Amino acid sequence: MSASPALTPAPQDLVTLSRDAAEGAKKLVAEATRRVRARVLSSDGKLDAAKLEAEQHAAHGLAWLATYGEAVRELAHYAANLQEAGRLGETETLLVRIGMGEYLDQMFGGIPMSQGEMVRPTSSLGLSGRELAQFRTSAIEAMIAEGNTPENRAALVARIRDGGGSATVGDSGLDEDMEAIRSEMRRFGKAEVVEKAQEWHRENAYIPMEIIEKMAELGVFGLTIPEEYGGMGLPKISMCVVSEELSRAYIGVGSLGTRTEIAAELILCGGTEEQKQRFLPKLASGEILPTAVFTEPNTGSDLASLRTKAVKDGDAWKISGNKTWITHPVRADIMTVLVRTKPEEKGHRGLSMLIAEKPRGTDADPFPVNGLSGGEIEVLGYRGMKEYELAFENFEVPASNLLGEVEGKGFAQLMQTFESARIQTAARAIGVAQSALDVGLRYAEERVQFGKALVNFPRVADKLAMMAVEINIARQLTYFSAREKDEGKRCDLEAGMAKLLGARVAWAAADNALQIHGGNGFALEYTVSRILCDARILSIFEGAAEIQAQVIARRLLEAA
Ligand SMILES: Cc1cc2nc3c(=O)[nH]c(=O)nc-3n(C[C@H](O)[C@H](O)[C@H](O)COP(=O)(O)OP(=O)(O)OC[C@H]3O[C@@H](n4cnc5c(N)ncnc54)[C@H](O)[C@@H]3O)c2cc1C
Repeated sequence: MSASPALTPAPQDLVTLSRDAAEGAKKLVAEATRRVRARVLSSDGKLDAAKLEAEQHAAHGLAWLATYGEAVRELAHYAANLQEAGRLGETETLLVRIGMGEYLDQMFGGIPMSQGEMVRPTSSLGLSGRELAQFRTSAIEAMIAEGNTPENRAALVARIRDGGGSATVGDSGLDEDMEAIRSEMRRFGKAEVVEKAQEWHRENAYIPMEIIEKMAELGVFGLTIPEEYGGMGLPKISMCVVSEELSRAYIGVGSLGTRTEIAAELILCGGTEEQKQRFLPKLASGEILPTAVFTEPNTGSDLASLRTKAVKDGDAWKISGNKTWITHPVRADIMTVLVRTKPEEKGHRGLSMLIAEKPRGTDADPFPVNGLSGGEIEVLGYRGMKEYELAFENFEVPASNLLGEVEGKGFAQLMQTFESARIQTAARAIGVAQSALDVGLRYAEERVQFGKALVNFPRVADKLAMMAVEINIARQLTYFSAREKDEGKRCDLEAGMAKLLGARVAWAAADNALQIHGGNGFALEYTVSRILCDARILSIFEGAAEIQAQVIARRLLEAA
């Protein structure tokens, strides 16, 4: 047991104080939204695209500020819900106090959008110091003054060390059923994945098929697919827990389900009944593995302008063109391919989604089928499934495999899947961040310098404390969007925020865990070097951070 350091005296009523502080933060976000709106509206009161682009720093800064606003609101909910359930213990209290204190302080002082870009409410968003002071209510002041203190951080780290082995730092806020799923996934990850991941990564090897088969047996691929189509019909929050724990073991394993999630959502939302019956049960059982084929060499973020075409020829579509950055295409059985079927329509209206079937390949013969070839792209991290560039040349897809049997709806169909995919990616980010905390803590306890374990130095312990705090924030935001999704509410904004923040949290956690390892962190044999590489991808795919911020900003500015 580690010694329990003194805490900064607790506020009288954390639940009321955090709720009031979150209310105050909401007002700041509303005012910042008004300020930025004034800079990006045209004379007819509509969003002016050119102005929005010229004002990206302010607009994206607003997206970050609003994400923080949501984060503190969720922390306040977390505290209230746990208190009501009699589960608000010391660890949870510390997570809330430090998290709210730090995030509120950043909202008023400056939020890092990336390492070199800070958004400040004054210079970036146009509030004067005096105006800003009016938003600093006494609740906000108290949370900042008494939240992220050295004493509280030290106390949290002591709690983390005492709770060694518990699945999450503090109560996740979920019910017993979800925690039972977490335990099962954690057991699987520990028994089958953690020890092997470094070897798979360093050898650039595929995740063995036996692992995928075991995941299929556990039901990983059919979690959220409705029972009538062979799935388990569980809520999206179960997908979060599973993705978190599998990614904690290895991001490659946690990402295997992403492709199934995207394909299943595409077919569920946009497919015909016949397509649902034909593909969903096999996706749910893991019998077929899908791959998502959207990006092109000249078309990444600006997907609507893609050029790969499909031409109708009798009873088939013939695909020609180049795709790139396609994950796990060799062992996939179906490809969801976004193509242009209406060449006369240049934007998203000309795009359609095809479900293209293909045989599985091997390293020696990756694409044993006419009209499809490709080459591997060597990558820094996120290995285990392999990325490829693909060339299609009159590759045939039966006409009945046009998603929904409708042309020109491919982009809209894809957008319908964004909410789920972003929630799932946010959960993967939390898992990666958690693995960084796991290895960072272990190393800090084992490594001795100046006669003490590293964890006893405040600058080392602080890093661990902030990892735990931010993981909890990203987790609560992700669970919130999953709940909204389960309730059938629109949650693109919240899902985007969870993904935006989660990716930054994962990168910060990986970087700090590596720093704790000193020189050893730079050695390939140490797990943390891989975690750093794996974490880096999260702010690039599923909507790069800048694109995510743009989407959030647009929604906020349109809605205001
Ligand atoms: C490991 C890996 C796996 C992937 N797996 C798949 C997959 O399975 N299937 C698939 O289809 N794709 C996949 N992708 C592709 C991925 O979705 C794209 O890389 C991503 O969408 C970004 O596109 P891009 O790489 O072309 O970058 P670009 O669009 O060229 O962007 C480059 C940079 O410029 C910024 N930028 C672009 N436009 C703007 C703007 N308007 N304002 C401000 N900043 C902007 C971006 O945010 C980014 O930082 C994968 C990528 C990687 C690296």
